Amino acid sequence: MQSILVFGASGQLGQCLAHVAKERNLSGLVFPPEAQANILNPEGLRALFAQHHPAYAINCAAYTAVDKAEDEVEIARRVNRDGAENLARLCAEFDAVLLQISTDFVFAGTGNQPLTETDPAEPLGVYGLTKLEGEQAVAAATDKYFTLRTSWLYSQYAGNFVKTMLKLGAEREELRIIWDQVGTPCYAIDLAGALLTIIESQSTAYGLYHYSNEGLTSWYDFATAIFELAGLPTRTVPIRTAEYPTKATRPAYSVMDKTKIKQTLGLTIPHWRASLAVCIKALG
Ligand SMILES: NC(=O)C1=CN([C@@H]2O[C@H](COP(=O)(O)OP(=O)(O)OC[C@H]3O[C@@H](n4cnc5c(N)ncnc54)[C@H](OP(=O)(O)O)[C@@H]3O)[C@@H](O)[C@H]2O)C=CC1
Ligand SMILES: Cc1cn([C@H]2C[C@H](O)[C@@H](COP(=O)(O)OP(=O)(O)O[C@H]3O[C@@H](C)C(=O)[C@@H](O)[C@H]3O)O2)c(=O)[nH]c1=O
Repeated sequence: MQSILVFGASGQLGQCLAHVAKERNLSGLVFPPEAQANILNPEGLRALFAQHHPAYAINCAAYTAVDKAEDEVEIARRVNRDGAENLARLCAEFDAVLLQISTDFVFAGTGNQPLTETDPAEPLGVYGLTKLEGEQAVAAATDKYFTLRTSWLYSQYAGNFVKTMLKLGAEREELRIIWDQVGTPCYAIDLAGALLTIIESQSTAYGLYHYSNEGLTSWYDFATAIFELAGLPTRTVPIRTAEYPTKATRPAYSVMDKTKIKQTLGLTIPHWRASLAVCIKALG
């Protein structure tokens, strides 16, 4: 198998890729340490590409602190836009395919119908804006890319909403959780599996795709399901967004339509609740 360079290997999705690659007994994935794989260092990246001549590069590296990004616009933009562009340029130069990851937060979320890849992206905050700029920079720099927008990513690895809920739930009797933000969780293990399936298929149907688990929910219902599945007695209280002020505004409705990825790439996608049960079990 030709090599696959993974960037952002220490993050949530990077670790999930290592997990799924091991499960599937896939060789060829290279997880360079961040010191050698800083996506803001084009010369270091060039050395990596020259050494490995990868067939694919997967960009899991990102600036993901949604609220902090409002105060750190420059660093968020450098990582989410310039870093993605650096990788896309090298992929074009070395004839590698880039798998780029983006987010539902590119949408304003003012509608109430599942969002397709052709719906207008109008980010509400710096994180979403810089991720959208990253999508655009990738599309401008190379033809051979798959950009997968995902949402509400969680897993047994790194930090995420599920792990935050389990921690807070063990400490408190009751949690107040927003119920007027609706979206779809995505188990990062499922996303990692989808990325590797795309690579294994050697598909050339390049472009922009939506990928999350099936179904939809609110953060409140998601948290309630987490406690049910984990067997925790924590009570959840539904609150409105206005009652939980945050620095960044989040989309109220960011459910994404996955028809394109299912039809074009033949992926089957589990329902969010089934995948959540798998994750809770893995967390023990
Ligand atoms: N988490 C979520 O809920 C969602 C995430 N996404 C997208 O999915 C992708 C994966 O997210 P996730 O794994 O959860 O994110 P994480 O924050 O867990 O991981 C991001 C990784 O990128 C690394 N990184 C940051 N800057 C650089 C750099 N300059 N060079 C190399 N690596 C760098 C981080 O390292 P360090 O920690 O050392 O800074 C970290 O290991 C991202 O594109 C994200 O935007 C989309 C929707 C939802
Ligand atoms: C901890 C907590 C959060 N919330 C709300 C705040 C927010 O609207 C929602 C989720 O909170 P978090 O801060 O964990 O998640 P957030 O950082 O907003 O998650 C986003 O991350 C980026 C990277 C993405 O790309 C998005 O798809 C999405 O997953 O839950 C509560 O209502 N009560 C609580 O006790």
